[in-house]
Formats: sequence, structure tokens, C-alpha cells
Amino acid sequence: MAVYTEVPDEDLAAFLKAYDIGEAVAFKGIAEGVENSNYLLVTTQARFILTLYEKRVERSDLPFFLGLLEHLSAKGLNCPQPVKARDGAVLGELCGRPAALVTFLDGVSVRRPTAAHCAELGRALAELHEAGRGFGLTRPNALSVAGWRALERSARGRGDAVAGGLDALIAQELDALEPAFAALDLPTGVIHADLFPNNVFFLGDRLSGLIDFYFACDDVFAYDVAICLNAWCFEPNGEFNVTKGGALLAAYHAARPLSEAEIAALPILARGAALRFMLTRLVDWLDTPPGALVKKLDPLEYLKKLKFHQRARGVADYGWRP
Ligand SMILES: Nc1ncnc2c1ncn2[C@@H]1O[C@H](COP(=O)(O)OP(=O)(O)OP(=O)(O)O)[C@@H](O)[C@H]1O
Ligand SMILES: N[C@@H](CCO)C(=O)O
Repeated sequence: MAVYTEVPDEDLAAFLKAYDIGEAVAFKGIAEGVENSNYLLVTTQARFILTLYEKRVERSDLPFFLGLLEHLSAKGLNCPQPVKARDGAVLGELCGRPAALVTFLDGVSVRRPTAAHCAELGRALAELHEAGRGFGLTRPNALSVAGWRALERSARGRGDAVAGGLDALIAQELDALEPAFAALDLPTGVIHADLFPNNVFFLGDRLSGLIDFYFACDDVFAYDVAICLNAWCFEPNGEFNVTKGGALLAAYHAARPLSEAEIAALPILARGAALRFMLTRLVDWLDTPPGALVKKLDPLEYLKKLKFHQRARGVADYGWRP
């Protein structure tokens, strides 16, 4: 359930006075999502998503996120487009929270992606990386390798209660991955950094749009590919599906060719990505009080994925065919 801030009718009406988007005819909270409060707003002109940014989103990052959506839309990428108020501002304030309106995208996310979906995703990810070129703002990735120690510290001594040996495993992974990541020298640019199936819309088998750019940042392009291999290509039983991995990688490569160095780095990047999502899920798992509205995500799903990456012998294990 992601409606942390309730918006009274009169506050909404006052907020909408700043925009030229018609009269509100429907307004309802959206249950999906965990980070922010999202509402569907239907006006006499169109449908919109109203987002109130909650605690975990830094106010100072909002110009990057909203500016990026404008940049990507202008490049023809199908992502939410921020709506300007009459004074040209895309960021307002509602119920004491920073708030923005963006255009509504048609489509549905898929729970069980097929290889065809993975291919669509691979192509769209490459297009996103290309479309991000020339965006003027930058944002470091707080959740890349430099941020993992702090997450480890905050979970330290508590991991073993979630899975036996987890504290030691995390410490060993950090010791292995920090130097391995430091040795990488790969192309960088704007990445989505959270392009999970719930953030990708399809109409039939065709990908129709990408949402939720609130982890977007500047980082290694191939790390974004590695995040997607983790999020899209494992089966519910924990097995990696090489057909899906191969489809994702081939479609990405067709739209933005991966260099030899990027391809060779995929197993270590995928291992790092699995650690990143395991750590954030673990900290949330440990720190979310019982009874909280937020749906907790299972860190052990990512422990299983991490173990696959530890065992991987090379990029062929991910379905890559040169
Ligand atoms: N532009 C949009 N068009 C249509 N639906 C949208 C749009 N933006 C968000 N939604 C809907 O709102 C839901 C929550 O949005 P979003 O994923 O951005 O939230 P969030 O709180 O940042 O969540 P999380 O980070 O957990 O994915 C989506 O699953 C989708 O159903
Ligand atoms: N995609 C993240 C949640 C944050 O949006 C996860 O599955 O852990």
C-alpha cells in the first residue's frame, strides 16, 4: 500500500489551481509501489499520476529525476512526462510534501516475463541508455559499491537471524566485490537502476513504457543490464533461465553494442547487483516495524541469486552467445 499521505479534496483543488489541466473528475490512491504516495487523477482533459515524495526521496534529487523525465520524453522515450504548472514549474508542494504531476502511461506490467518480454526490455534499456546522453544534470549512485558498506554496517550482527551465516557471507562478498568493481573501467551514463518488471508496461507483447525513475543516476551502463538480468531472468524456483538472459542480452546488444569488456564484466556486475538488492531488502526487512503498511520484499530471493552468480563460470551461463 503506497498512500502514506492522504490528500483532502480542498488541498487537491488548491494544488490544481496552479495547472491548466481541466477539472478533476476522479482521484484515487494507488496501492502498488513502496516509496512514495501515488494517486491516479482523471481530469476533464486527461489522466495523470500525482506523486507526493516521501521521506526516502531527497528533495535535492527531484530536479534530476523530473529533468531526466523531460529529457527522455523529448528524445522520444515512452516515460512519464512531468506536467508544467502555469508558471512553468514541474515541482510543487501538497500536504507538506514535494509533489509533481506526470502523464499517465497505458499498459500493464507482467508478473512472469517471457523471453519475448525480456527481449523487449533489453531493447528498451539500450534505448534508454542512448536517450540519456546529453542530459545536463548528474547524480552519483548512492547504492553502488561505495554505498554497500554502510548497508552492511546497519545490518551487521542481525543477518544471521534471517539466514544462518548471512553476516559472514555479506562481509566476504564486500571484500571480494570492492576490489573487483574498482578494477572495472566501463562506459557510464544515465542508468535507471531499478528497472524491475513492475516498472515496465506492456500492451500485448510490445513494451509500451518505463516508469519509476527515482533510483536513476550516473553509473556503468552494463550494471543496469546486470540489474535487469537479476530482476527478469530468474524463475520462481531460483533457476536462471538462459533463454531469457540470452534474449535480453541479444536485444540490448542489437540496439547498443556491448564492448568485450562490458560483456566480460557481466558476471561480476550481476553479483554486485544481487548483493545490492539483498542488502537494501535486508535492511528494510530488519528495520520495518511489524504492522507497517509497506510490503516487505524477501532478501533471501537475492541471496539465492547471489549464489548463482558466485558459481557462474562466465557470461555463457547468462545465455550470451557471441
Ligand atoms: N506514469 C504512470 N502511468 C501509469 N501508471 C503509473 C505511472 N506512474 C506510476 N503508476 C502506477 O503507480 C504504481 C506505483 O508507482 P511507482 O512504481 O513509481 O511507485 P513507487 O512508490 O516509487 O514504488 P517502487 O519504488 O516500489 O516501485 C505503479 O505500479 C503503477 O501502477
Ligand atoms: N526493486 C526493488 C524495490 C525498490 O523499488 C526491489 O525489488 O528490491
